[in-house]
Amino acid sequence: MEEGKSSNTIEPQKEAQRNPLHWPKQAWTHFELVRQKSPLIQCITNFVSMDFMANTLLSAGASPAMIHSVEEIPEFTPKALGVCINAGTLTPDWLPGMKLAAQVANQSKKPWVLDPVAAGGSNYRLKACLELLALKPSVVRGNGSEILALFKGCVDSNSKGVDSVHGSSDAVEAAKSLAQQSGSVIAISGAVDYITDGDRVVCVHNGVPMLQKITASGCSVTALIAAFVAVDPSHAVEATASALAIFGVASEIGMDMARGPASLRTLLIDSLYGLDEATALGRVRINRL
Ligand SMILES: Nc1ncnc2c1ncn2[C@@H]1O[C@H](COP(=O)(O)OP(=O)(O)O)[C@@H](O)[C@H]1O
Ligand SMILES: Cc1ncsc1CCOP(=O)(O)O
Ligand SMILES: [Mg+2]
Repeated sequence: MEEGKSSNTIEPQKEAQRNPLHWPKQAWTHFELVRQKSPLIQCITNFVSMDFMANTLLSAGASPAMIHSVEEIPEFTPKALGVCINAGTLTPDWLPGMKLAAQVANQSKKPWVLDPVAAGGSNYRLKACLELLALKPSVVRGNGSEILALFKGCVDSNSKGVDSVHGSSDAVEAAKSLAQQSGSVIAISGAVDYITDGDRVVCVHNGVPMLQKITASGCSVTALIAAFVAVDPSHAVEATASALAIFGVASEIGMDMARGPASLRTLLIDSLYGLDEATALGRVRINRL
């Protein structure tokens, strides 16, 4: 956080009690920082999400680069301000690059964020996600089923792949334990998003149900989290909540004009690009559990 803006993240509990605009202002400050700094975000992500993810980052003011070859990572990853690693279309030839990028990000003291897509869907995928988790991402963002699979360390016989069969609230206790065990901030997305470092739990109430009908909306918000954490790495809980709230607000504004998932996808990108301070302050809904 830049000098002069730190009051928005110092002693957040006391500040939030004093000032109901604490969380909305903090979310706006994070968003402004992304727009000002335009952080380079390296994304190693699935084929489904590449376009929407890159456009989400661009419309927020960040600079995406979908670069995944293992040969480039030692040279390229240190240039990025944040890294997003997504297991969506995982194959054995991609996993070494993901691990190397995580290690290089750690060595470069840059935050990296893990999206354990469909972690409970197969044993291969679960093992890979747990190996990535062991490399200490700053943040893990998954839906309820993904966070529960990581916590339990076993595949889910009821798994529906990338879609959750659990509500986000079902995974809160698992997320707290997982955060304590792993040292990563854990974010569970859903009707309410929960973000925890194992001690505090922060809730984000923005978003619209139709986001579940747009493929890669979860992947894209994970990349946005990487951008927000990249500009305020020492406040990963707050930056993660800010990213989820701003993405949710953009979806709410888009939903007012959308005719279905396809138009919402476009309108969400436009709304993120055009979001102004007064609208954000009026719409962001974040609180402590
Ligand atoms: N029922 C809902 N109401 C409002 N927002 C939602 C709802 N379900 C998901 N979202 C939002 O959609 C985005 C993607 O979350 P989610 O669908 O849980 O991820 P994934 O696509 O990885 O399963 C998040 O920003 C989340 O807040
Ligand atoms: C459909 C699909 N299949 C493999 S990755 C992917 C995209 C998943 O995106 P999200 O988790 O954001 O819905
Ligand atoms: Mg997902």
